Amino acid sequence: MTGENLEKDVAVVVDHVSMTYKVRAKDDEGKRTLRRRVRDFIGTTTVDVHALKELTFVAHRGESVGVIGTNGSGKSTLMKILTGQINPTSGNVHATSTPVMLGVNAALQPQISGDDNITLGCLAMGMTRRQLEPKRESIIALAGLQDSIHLPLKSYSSGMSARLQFAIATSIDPDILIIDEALNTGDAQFREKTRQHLDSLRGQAGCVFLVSHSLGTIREMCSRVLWIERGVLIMDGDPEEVTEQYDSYAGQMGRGRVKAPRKQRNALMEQLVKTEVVWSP
Ligand SMILES: Nc1ncnc2c1ncn2[C@@H]1O[C@H](COP(=O)(O)OP(=O)(O)OP(=O)(O)O)[C@@H](O)[C@H]1O
Repeated sequence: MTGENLEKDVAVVVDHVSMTYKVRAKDDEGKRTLRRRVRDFIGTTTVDVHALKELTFVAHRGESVGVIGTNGSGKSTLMKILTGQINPTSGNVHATSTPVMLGVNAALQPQISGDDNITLGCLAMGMTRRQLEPKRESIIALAGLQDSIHLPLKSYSSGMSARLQFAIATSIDPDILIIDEALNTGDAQFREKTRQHLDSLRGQAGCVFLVSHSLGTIREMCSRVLWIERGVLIMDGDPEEVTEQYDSYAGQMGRGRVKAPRKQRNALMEQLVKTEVVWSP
């Protein structure tokens, strides 16, 4: 692998990964010929959505990788491929352990207490009671719920539930952790705790991927940023530099400009140093 040391510090290799969704589409244009009507009826008209196109990058242990891009650029698709939820149409992902997705929708039970949710959540993630008990206090502390941990979850605010969910989900110390927008919940104090927690995860030689539309969060928490647009890697590097370019691009797109941002995108893609994955025998 050029320029990389696979043996020592690589956590994830994404090698020419493409994802094409096939979407059934009704064709309302043109004459309603018999052939078209039959095709519509049996639903054989499909449209290819190229969500990711030959994406290649390598993530290392100790990195906190931010993933940004405008709506529909392929971020969630990439995360689902990393966790094995879906298979890429072509290309390969190699990881030193299975990445764990920390979603905002992990199931919590409203009828039972926060404490019982910790038990249930941790057991559901595969922990044994013996592994769970020493972690319970730190989960409660990270969630900041010392005073309300014995109340039923349905009495919690959405921020309190989100904090509990985050604390439970990260208690398994996953080696490779994926956070998709989950950090946008919670107040400033929790965000600071989260940052410290992510720092400690990184310190344990884990690797964190953070998908967010909040450039502030990305700058605060990431050591490296990937900007994906229309399924293609545009920039890969320093959080300040990447988010500054992206901010200018997204701002222009938001104002309805097309030519200038397209030119910017193409120029950045040309500057991107392409990663080449070479496997030695
Ligand atoms: N299950 C699916 N079936 C068909 N098309 C899909 C599916 N999931 C995503 N897509 C399409 O793939 C493209 C990338 O979607 P994806 O959800 O990965 O983008 P994203 O960057 O996470 O977007 P957002 O920022 O809006 O969450 C989009 O064009 C989307 O419509």
